[in-house]
Amino acid sequence: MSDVWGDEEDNFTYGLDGDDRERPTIVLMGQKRSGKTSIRKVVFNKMSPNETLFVESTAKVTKDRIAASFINFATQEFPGQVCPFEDSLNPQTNFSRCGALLYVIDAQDDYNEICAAIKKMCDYFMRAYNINNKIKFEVFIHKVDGLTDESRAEASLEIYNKVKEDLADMGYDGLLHINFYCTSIYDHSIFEAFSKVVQKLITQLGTLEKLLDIFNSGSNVEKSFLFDVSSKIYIATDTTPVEMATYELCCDMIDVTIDLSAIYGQKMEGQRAFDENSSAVIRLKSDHVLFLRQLNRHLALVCIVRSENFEKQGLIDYNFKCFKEGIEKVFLVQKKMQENP
Ligand SMILES: Nc1nc2c(ncn2[C@@H]2O[C@H](COP(=O)(O)OP(=O)(O)OP(=O)(O)O)[C@@H](O)[C@H]2O)c(=O)[nH]1
Repeated sequence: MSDVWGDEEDNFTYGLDGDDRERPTIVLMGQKRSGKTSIRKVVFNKMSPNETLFVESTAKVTKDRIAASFINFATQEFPGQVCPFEDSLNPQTNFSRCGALLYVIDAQDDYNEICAAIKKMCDYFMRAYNINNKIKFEVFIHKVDGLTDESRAEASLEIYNKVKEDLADMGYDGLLHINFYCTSIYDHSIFEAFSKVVQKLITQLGTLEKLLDIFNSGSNVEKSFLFDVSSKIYIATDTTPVEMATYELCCDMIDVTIDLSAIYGQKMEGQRAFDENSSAVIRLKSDHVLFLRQLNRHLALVCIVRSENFEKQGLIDYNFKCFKEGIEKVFLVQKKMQENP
């Protein structure tokens, strides 16, 4: 994680809290060299994509806590050569606390390899479903940077049909709901896809989306994202469709703001240059304004608005204050419900 937050676990006033027993895990599986470790490192450890070329093959099951982040999850990676359902690996425990099972398929592999991966995946999905039918099943059709737009669409369709066929053969078609994403660590698609995976594990998602909708309509904002700043995963957005270009702009804004704060920010004794009171505004050539406001140490609201609608700063400030209070209440209610079920 970036050192603007430090690596230590801290007590933030609200968030996706939970002790070790109840923290959900995102399980990563896939054939050897499909890209599991690279995905973890790029999304959660800020490794640059090129550095993943030197990542060594994972030899054993690796569990990682996502610290210094709003997302209080753990990831568990099973190396390609290990069967996650071996008795010695305690599959019952692992899959009962699994929130999402993410299977990575290397789209650059040859057809036979992909078919073998799908066969294995359907078998694993079926076994995991029999342990815990609440698991969200996700497939990353990965390394699509090496494919043209046309072959990307073709490969996705082929994989989708093959999965359906294999599940039907096992009698599980229609029982398992599987989501497919085309991903690459060389662009923002991996962050977008991971955002969608994480969002499904956030029980308050519907309320967060409504709050963002209300904020947008009150402030004439076109699009807004609620970001976990350290991972650049957006934990919610308003209900209008997400355009990749807008999401990329917002991600870039976070990077620019953090970098500028780290270089030029004024650091008081014991404080960070980038903290829960940080904010930033960037005016774009396209007559739009990007603005960022921190909600707490980990969460930031990033919005895009037309320049003419950014004139009433007082209105935006007031709406942001109400929005922030709303978000706090949502998580405090959840916390109270957990404490007094
Ligand atoms: N072109 C491309 N290469 C990628 C991408 N993601 C990962 N790779 C490369 O794929 C190779 C294998 O990645 P790993 O992350 O080690 O794969 P793994 O699934 O963890 O492999 P095991 O630990 O052996 O199970 C590395 O050389 C990465 O640089 C991607 O999105 N595009």
